Amino acid sequence: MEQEMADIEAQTQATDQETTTIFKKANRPVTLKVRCGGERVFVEIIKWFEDVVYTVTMKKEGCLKKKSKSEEKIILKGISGLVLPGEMLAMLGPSGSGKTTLLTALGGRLSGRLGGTTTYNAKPFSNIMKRNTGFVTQDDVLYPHLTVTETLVFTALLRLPKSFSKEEKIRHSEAVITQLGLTRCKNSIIGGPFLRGVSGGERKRVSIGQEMLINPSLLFLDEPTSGLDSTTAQRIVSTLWELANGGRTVVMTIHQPSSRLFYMFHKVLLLSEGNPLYFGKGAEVMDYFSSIGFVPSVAMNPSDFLLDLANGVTSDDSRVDRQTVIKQSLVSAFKTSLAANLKAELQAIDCKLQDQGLEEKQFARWTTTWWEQFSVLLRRGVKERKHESFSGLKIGQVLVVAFLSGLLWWQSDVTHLQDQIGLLFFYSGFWGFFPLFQAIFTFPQERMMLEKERSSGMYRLSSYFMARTIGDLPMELVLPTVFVTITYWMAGLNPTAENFLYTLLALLYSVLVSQGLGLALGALVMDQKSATILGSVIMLSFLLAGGYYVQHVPPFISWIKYISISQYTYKLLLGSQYDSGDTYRCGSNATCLVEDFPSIKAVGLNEKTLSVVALALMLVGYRLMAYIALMRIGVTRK
Ligand SMILES: Nc1ncnc2c1ncn2[C@@H]1O[C@H](COP(=O)(O)OP(=O)(O)OP(=O)(O)O)[C@@H](O)[C@H]1O
Repeated sequence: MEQEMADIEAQTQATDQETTTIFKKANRPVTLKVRCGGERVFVEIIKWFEDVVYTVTMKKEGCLKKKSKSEEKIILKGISGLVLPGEMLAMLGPSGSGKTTLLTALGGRLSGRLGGTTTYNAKPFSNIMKRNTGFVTQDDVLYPHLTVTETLVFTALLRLPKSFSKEEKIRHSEAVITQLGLTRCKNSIIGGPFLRGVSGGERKRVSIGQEMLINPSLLFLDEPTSGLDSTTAQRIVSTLWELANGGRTVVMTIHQPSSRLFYMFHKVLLLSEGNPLYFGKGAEVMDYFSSIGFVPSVAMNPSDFLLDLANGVTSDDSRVDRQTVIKQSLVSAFKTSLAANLKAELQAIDCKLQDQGLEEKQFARWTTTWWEQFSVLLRRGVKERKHESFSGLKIGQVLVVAFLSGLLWWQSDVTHLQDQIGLLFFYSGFWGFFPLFQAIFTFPQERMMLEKERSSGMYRLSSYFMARTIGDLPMELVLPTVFVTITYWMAGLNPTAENFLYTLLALLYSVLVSQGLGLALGALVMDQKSATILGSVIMLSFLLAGGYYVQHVPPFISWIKYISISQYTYKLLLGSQYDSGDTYRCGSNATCLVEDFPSIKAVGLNEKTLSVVALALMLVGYRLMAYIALMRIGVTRK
């Protein structure tokens, strides 16, 4: 037993040592040479922000005229600060005071009317900075069906630079698992709203782990401890403290840290309704407020005291009507006592940083090649969605419809031409809607993930787009193949291999086009409900204009058929069964030309090449539209 304990201890020590070494080693050391008056120091990221103002325009319903008016709302009202490498800044304030907005602005992820200056090593936010910055959002955006290890390994494969071998990347993720105390649940799935997985705290740690993997010089965290017990919160903040201690800059928002946590922060920024009430050393905050006459009546957690103040509540005055006055006096006190010193400090550091900037040349535009990104994203996508692709329900739905149609059209003969072409048109309808609705959900479902990963410059849009659209393809082509194989022979369509293959290829071609339309609609609208409604309206119009239901369309609307996927597919499917000159029995002793049958005559049996070309244009065009629509996701300030 003693030996066993010793072994376990030795193993733990070895892993701990490995973990520590990995985190001491900077992946992409960012070295800034600062010279000022002959002084030469080496630092990582120095970050400051000056007079940050953020304004939004909000629509307001007018009371009488029921007209909507726009109103400007200032969310951040001139906030300045400075964070040096090795420091951990906590942003405190009541809910709605602007903490998340400021963090997002500092992390270079806020678009819109942002005033003031924010610099990193005296430079504005750049793509290089983006890749060297970790950002942990308040809501964890993770794939629910991947395990903790898979999540971190895939992130490591995508985010760690080429100088790391695959094995090193995997070792690195294992080290993060150990460092964050996730060993116990490393093989559990992340889970989601309807899928039991790891706990909320563990999920948060996985999100932090994803950012820790890149060993960032600058780490932003939005409420990393919310919803966690105090021991876990302490553990996380200690880890962040260690990261900061290793020369990194850590900035986080936090709701109500315990006093144990509070004193770990080097700097504190207290916000109230977008105004700064304090910026400075955490250890000096109580002295500052007592110097301006605000002292807690009983010994209390400093963060409770600060939040009370930010809400305009003091120990001797908690009257609601006094709250605004108290808040205003705190804002004025900040302006007179602290703002000037802070400005002077910012100017002094400006002088120090004027010399040189980041050694940008050592960074490539992307950390991994296009092909690596594509293959990792493809594997990750297949793993995450295998339950969906091989869903029994989906396969069952296709099989049931296939057998049902096979029975309804059982050995239908060419003498029943109406029936046969009915089946062909049904093919184009069912396989127009089915892939359209599968594809419509693709991008709206992935939006958050795409935003998160693209904002941190994890991969190219093209590699993601290819992996995402190719990953689902096999199953999306297998299902129509199975469907056609069943119905074709049951319904007794032209029984030659050539005709069968022609029908199958025409249908698969149309499936790819409908899928493209679904991808484009999803990416353009980015809302599942609206995209589904729009998709069904468009596909229904295509079906109606397909030439089967109505043959005498008024000229002013007959143009729809030129953009109708169904019309081109129907035409190709007719071509797969009938040739010009073919006849059928149209009376007791009469034969008629197939091409004269009303719902065939409307589309004709010729000009098949035109249909192939038109569908090819749509195949490429819709995908291009989807791609262009996605380019706006995850774009941040440069
Ligand atoms: N784009 C926007 N449009 C309208 N209002 C906005 C916008 N962005 C932020 N706000 C408002 O600005 C205020 C500050 O929001 P923010 O999320 O930064 O607060 P917070 O301090 O992080 O709050 P919490 O602790 O609850 O997360 C809120 O009142 C919010 O409704």
